[in-house]
Amino acid sequence: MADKIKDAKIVFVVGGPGSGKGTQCEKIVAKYGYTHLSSGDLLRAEVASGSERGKQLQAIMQKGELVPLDTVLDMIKDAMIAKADVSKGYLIDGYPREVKQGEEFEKKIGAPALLLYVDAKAETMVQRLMKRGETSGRADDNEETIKKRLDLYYKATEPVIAYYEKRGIVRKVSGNTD
Ligand SMILES: Nc1ncnc2c1ncn2[C@H]1C[C@H](O)[C@@H](COP(=O)(O)OP(=O)(O)O)O1
Ligand SMILES: [Mg+2]
Repeated sequence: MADKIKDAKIVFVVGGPGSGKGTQCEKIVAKYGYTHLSSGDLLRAEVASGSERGKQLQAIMQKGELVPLDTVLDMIKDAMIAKADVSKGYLIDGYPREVKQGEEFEKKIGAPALLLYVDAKAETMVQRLMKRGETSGRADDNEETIKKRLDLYYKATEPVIAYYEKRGIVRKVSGNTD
């Protein structure tokens, strides 16, 4: 099964919460027809299914913490395999959140061709998430959780960018659409 995605073109999309990863991915999908897989969306779909696992995930996400690595990696892998026959390449949005996630992905699936770093100021990200929280219904779009997500981003995810920068595959894009 996993053979189907062995030689897939993979692009990691990394940026802070509210940086605009999803928006940048939509543009790339429109232009290049890649398959967009958002780790957060996959996790929220599991929550919405009402499963026992979904309940555990919801509790973690509500606190602004990272869900277990194996859970999110398995979900991404399954979603990739499901699209293997029609996919020209994959945009993996919201993964890796920490260097270890990148290492495990490469062991189990393959190496990324590129890491797209969606850059935005902390102030902009917080403003956007607070605004989104008015209508998103997301349990993690509130002031307290946003602060935790941002702290975790700087602590755990920024090192991911440095890690792939050493390999020369990082491309920085602005998360500001205007
Ligand atoms: N790769 C990953 N590893 C662990 N937890 C993850 C994850 N991707 C998402 N999550 C969990 C923790 C996040 O705070 C939450 C929401 O993720 P998200 O939708 O990608 O948020 P955002 O796009 O606002 O950064 O889901
Ligand atoms: Mg997102």
